[in-house]
Amino acid sequence: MTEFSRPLDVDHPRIERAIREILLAIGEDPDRDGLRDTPARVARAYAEQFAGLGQDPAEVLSTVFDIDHQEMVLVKDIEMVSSCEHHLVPFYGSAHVGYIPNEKGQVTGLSKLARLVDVFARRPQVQERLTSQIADALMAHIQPAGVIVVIEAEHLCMTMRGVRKPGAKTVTSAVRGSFRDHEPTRHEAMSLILGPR
Ligand SMILES: Nc1nc2c(ncn2[C@@H]2O[C@H](COP(=O)(O)OP(=O)(O)OP(=O)(O)O)[C@@H](O)[C@H]2O)c(=O)[nH]1
Ligand SMILES: [Zn+2]
Repeated sequence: MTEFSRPLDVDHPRIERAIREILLAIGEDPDRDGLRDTPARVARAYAEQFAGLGQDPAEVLSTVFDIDHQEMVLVKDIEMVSSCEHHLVPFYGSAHVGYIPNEKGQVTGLSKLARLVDVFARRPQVQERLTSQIADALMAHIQPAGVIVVIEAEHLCMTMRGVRKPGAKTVTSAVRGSFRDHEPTRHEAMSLILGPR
């Protein structure tokens, strides 16, 4: 198990008590066969789902190499699952993360961009903050000339309850540095990310 797949050190008994209370509150019998182990399962699930709370983006981005490449690097279609902090149900979709290395040509490992998405996705989140946290962490830790992050996601809180609109996609973007200041650069990235639609 690598450092970044390690579950969060949560208070298991406390989550178990709370889940048992929720089951009682909805009129269920927490002692029936199918539910008896549910509080413990949920505690383990939360330890995974919120593992990002115990992870440091600086560590993910500590791999930096110098390959003298100063053009755009883009990893698109990174599958991501996060948890809506309002309803504690998932929102899920794709993240696209691009950057232009600084004048020293410093890049990070491609997988680190996907790991960075997970560090912030595996926390109670809203999509806008998730998007900007990824962008800001890249700016802070690899000092690139610019960063673009686009996330497209479906929110189960809009599908299984509430407004009940399955299929509605929320698209958020965060641009920093040259992607913010130079429209053609941003446009090039957006067309690579979204493709012809
Ligand atoms: N901006 C933003 N809103 C979100 C996100 N995830 C969920 N929401 C919204 O958070 C809002 C919470 O609204 P409230 O009126 O406080 O809660 P609610 O009564 O459960 O709202 P409904 O979902 O409309 O039933 C809802 O409109 C959700 O769609 C997100 O990532 N970003
Ligand atoms: Zn929600």
